[in-house]
Amino acid sequence: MQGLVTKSTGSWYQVKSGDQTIDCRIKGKFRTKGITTTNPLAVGDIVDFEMEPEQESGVITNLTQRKNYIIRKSINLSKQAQIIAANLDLALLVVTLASPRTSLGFIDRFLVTAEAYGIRACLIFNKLDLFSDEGLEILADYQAIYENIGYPCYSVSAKDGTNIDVVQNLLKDKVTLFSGHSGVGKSSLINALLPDLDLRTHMVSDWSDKGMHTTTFAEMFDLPQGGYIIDTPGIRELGVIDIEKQELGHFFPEMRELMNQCRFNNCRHINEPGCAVLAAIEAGDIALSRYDSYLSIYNGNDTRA
Ligand SMILES: Nc1nc2c(ncn2[C@@H]2O[C@H](COP(=O)(O)OP(=O)(O)OP(=O)(O)O)[C@@H](O)[C@H]2O)c(=O)[nH]1
Ligand SMILES: [Zn+2]
Repeated sequence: MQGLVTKSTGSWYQVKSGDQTIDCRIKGKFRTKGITTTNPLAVGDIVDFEMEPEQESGVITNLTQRKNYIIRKSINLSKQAQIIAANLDLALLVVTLASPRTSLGFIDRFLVTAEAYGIRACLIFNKLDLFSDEGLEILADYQAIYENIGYPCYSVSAKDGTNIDVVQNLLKDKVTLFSGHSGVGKSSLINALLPDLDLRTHMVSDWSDKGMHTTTFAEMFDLPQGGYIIDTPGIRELGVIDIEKQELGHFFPEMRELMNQCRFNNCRHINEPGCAVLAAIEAGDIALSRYDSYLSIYNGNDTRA
């Protein structure tokens, strides 16, 4: 039988198959190519399992290939990574222009990370009810920057329900990861999407708690219209992964499509003659804020704040 891992406690996995949810353990070893992981399976994994004779529980015998996965590096154990979730269809960043303000640098870093993981990303601007006319103009400018390079943007209010139905449609039948700064209204938004669930009641232990090697147990929540949401406090800022400087431009879609027109094939797009990216900035075809983020990440500055 095949099923979807919807919850992991380290040694037991909740597997959903059809209408059934079965507690399973693992038989054998599952390795992930290229990294050493502290956990063999994560939420979102599709697995084969067998029922144990005369038991209500099952045994997982095989992991099917992941289309993508996100990891978190251990702070204490170098080179070891924890797989947080697999097979994501969408990474959704909840942002606000005020109280608190999400910086463009933070948004860009999130988008770069999603690109590097191979996950589609989109932006949800929350707290629409708070916007003044001036705020709405800034919002339109921001959304134009991101819509133009292929990231869908939505504006909503978790408080008064504006456009919640649009988000519901967006998430239908997808596995979606929710991220965002503390205070942007992620929990409020998720609660608006999942009326029966109070997220705050979910206990999640954090990796770095008390400096101990504890585990974050990500969990998927069923959406009433089909699909799943993944939210754990530990992954609210979608783990930063190592990206080679030479590779960075590939994760900016507006740069990626120009790079093969640069004179030098190892162009860094910083001060090289004949650089197609610099020409596009000059022509106003690439947003300056995006290029600033490129330079900032390239130079190793932390734009997470
Ligand atoms: N005006 C307004 N306030 C909102 C909206 N959404 C959330 N808030 C408020 O913003 C604050 C933070 O909301 P939360 O849902 O707790 O934010 P969060 O992103 O889950 O934050 P953490 O739990 O710290 O990660 C609360 O006081 C909410 O009532 C909105 O659409 N409009
Ligand atoms: Zn260039």
